[in-house]
Amino acid sequence: MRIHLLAVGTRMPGWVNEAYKDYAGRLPAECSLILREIPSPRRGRNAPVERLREAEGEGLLAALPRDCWVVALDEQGRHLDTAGLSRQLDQWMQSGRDVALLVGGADGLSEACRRRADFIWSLSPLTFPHPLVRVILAEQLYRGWSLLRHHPYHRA
Ligand SMILES: C[S@@+](CC[C@H](N)C(=O)[O-])C[C@H]1O[C@@H](n2cnc3c(N)ncnc32)[C@H](O)[C@@H]1O
Repeated sequence: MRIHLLAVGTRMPGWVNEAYKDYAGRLPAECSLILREIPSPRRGRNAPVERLREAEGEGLLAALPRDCWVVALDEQGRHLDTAGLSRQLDQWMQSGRDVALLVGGADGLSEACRRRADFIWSLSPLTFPHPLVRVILAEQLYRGWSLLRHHPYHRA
């Protein structure tokens, strides 16, 4: 199974790229994580936030691979603990379909992305900056996979 991480925002700080690469690189082929950065259209002087969010959402939806589970990352979504994430990873792997994770930009995800999602996943009730979200996701997916495969990284 491949997990396609579709994230709004390009040109991240070096520390974000480094941390993301470290965790994503630990995931094995059976659960590989592939990042695709979606550029945000430049905000016009008076462009409303809703229009920007919609345009970013269109970019995310256009990048969706065919026939995959769609998961929108949103603090208002459902929480998973590590055991729950591990079970969810197992289900995705057994389904034989890829997964796409949608991460919004500074102004959040569009309504269209939320509607398209099979699952809305909240990492916490706190709001994280979007560059950090890709790092948290890579670490948490690695942790969930570690628990599933009894790898010593996760200590219960
Ligand atoms: C800075 S946040 C956007 C905040 C914006 N006010 C909103 O209403 O979504 C940028 C993106 O990071 C992701 N994100 C931030 N915190 C999150 C959390 N606690 N759980 C899941 N995703 C989160 C979401 O995809 C969000 O669209």
